[in-house]
Amino acid sequence: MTASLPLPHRQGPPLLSALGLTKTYGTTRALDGVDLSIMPGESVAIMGPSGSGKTTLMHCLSGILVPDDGSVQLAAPGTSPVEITVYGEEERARLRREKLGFVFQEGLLLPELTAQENVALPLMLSGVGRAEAQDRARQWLGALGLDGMHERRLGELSGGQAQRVAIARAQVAEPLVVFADEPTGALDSTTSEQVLTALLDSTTGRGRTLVMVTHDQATADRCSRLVRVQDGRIVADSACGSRRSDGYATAHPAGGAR
Ligand SMILES: Nc1ncnc2c1ncn2[C@@H]1O[C@H](COP(=O)(O)OP(=O)(O)OP(=O)(O)O)[C@@H](O)[C@H]1O
Repeated sequence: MTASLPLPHRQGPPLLSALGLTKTYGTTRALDGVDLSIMPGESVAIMGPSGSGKTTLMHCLSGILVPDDGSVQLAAPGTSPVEITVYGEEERARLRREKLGFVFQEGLLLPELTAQENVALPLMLSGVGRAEAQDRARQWLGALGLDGMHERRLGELSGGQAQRVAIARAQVAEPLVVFADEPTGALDSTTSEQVLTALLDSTTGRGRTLVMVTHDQATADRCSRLVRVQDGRIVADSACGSRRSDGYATAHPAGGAR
């Protein structure tokens, strides 16, 4: 059960701020004037009925989509905010590659690559040398409990293992925010619990920020905050049970946040 707690007093500037987000598809108003601020270290679950605008909201927050109206600002701690909604396609792609991580229901891993190559790929696309990228990928796979599996291809991994590879890939470039869309939706309940723990430990467990779309109340209950969306609007925004994971030591290969 979700406790409907008020959000705690939040100090400092938000990491992500959305103001007046509006997105229309034909006659469908997918987002209808959404304001949302996300603080560093929060884990935010976005819930709502099918078609309520959850994915559209997450895609606007992460620069996958540009809203018709409104703005999204991203401010790394200690830096001035950048307005990602005015960025062109190429700048948004670079921002997503370098500053944001993504975990989707289907991990979107490339089946012809090994687990290690899949995790190393985003680093190599950002210009990190092959040897270093592979090394960092191997460390992340180890941190997510996949030691000894780095040479396996997707078909040689279970659903839960593949999803942990996807989590490693989303984290390897040390993103400011990890966005997850139903990251455990295709898994059985035990595996789902384990993958969610790995996701929380490796993000908020080390002070990073997680924004997750989910249909599952138990998943949302493990986040620090629950945002409910309906008809393209935020209809509730409250603190959850706030079980912040403490997997810091096990979830980061270097044992510390950047
Ligand atoms: N590319 C698109 N073209 C047309 N309509 C779209 C498009 N994407 C989303 N929509 C519509 O916008 C509304 C919000 O969609 P969105 O995918 O954000 O909802 P959701 O809450 O994530 O739904 P679900 O839980 O079913 O995934 C829906 O009515 C949907 O049909």
